[in-house]
Amino acid sequence: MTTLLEFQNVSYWYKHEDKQHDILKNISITFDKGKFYTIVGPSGSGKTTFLALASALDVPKEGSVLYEGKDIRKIGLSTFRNKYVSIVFQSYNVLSYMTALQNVITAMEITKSPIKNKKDYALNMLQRVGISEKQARQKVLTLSGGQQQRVSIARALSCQSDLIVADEPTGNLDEDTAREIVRLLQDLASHAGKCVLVVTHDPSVAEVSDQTIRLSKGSITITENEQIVFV
Ligand SMILES: Nc1ncnc2c1ncn2[C@@H]1O[C@H](COP(=O)(O)OP(=O)(O)OP(=O)(O)O)[C@@H](O)[C@H]1O
Repeated sequence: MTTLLEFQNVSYWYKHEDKQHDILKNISITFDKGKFYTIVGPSGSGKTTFLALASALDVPKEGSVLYEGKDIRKIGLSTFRNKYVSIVFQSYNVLSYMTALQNVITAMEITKSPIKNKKDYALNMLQRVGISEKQARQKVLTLSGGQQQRVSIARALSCQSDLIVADEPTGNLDEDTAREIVRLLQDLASHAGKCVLVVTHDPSVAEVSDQTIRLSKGSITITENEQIVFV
């Protein structure tokens, strides 16, 4: 396995009324290509903060996040976000003035996808996450929150980046679509060789990942999971 992303002695805290609240304390961990990771923990334990650091939406207060051995601050945070990582955060980065289809195609173009017929590929991906062709041709703004979430998932699934991070990607989806999304995420890791990091509250999603990282009081515990295929 090749290490794609590495947290090296990462600490993060917030200051409130001059008091420091530690969220992550001196965390070191590596993430490999071809693996599906879930991040779990109680509310407020720092899961979203963890993903924000992994996707260069924020930087550690101490320590470093390395991508292919290089500090992401050196790569440049916006370059990193545009080229190297696909982010599925609720309502993050869906371009509301474009149609769902244009959103997916644009992401494929930005990440230099070699796929020739981008339109058909994008439509197929949108269909797999439950967006019909008619909805795909609507402006994203006219879709519901859950549908916008699906568009951002289809976008992440279609682009070329090796790293995919998602915050509760199945949170507000119906059971069947949620299942399909988890299957796609599993597939992206095991077949397409991507490194997939997902925050979830759902134990059935954590169960089918390769490794679960549990956050608690600033520290992490890592569990290797049995290989279960989500059906
Ligand atoms: N900008 C901020 N300023 C101050 N405190 C913050 C800020 N953002 C988050 N926090 C605090 O940091 C802690 C960790 O937040 P985070 O959102 O990472 O947790 P989480 O595990 O994702 O929680 P949840 O499961 O509820 O989404 C929480 O106590 C939160 O209140």
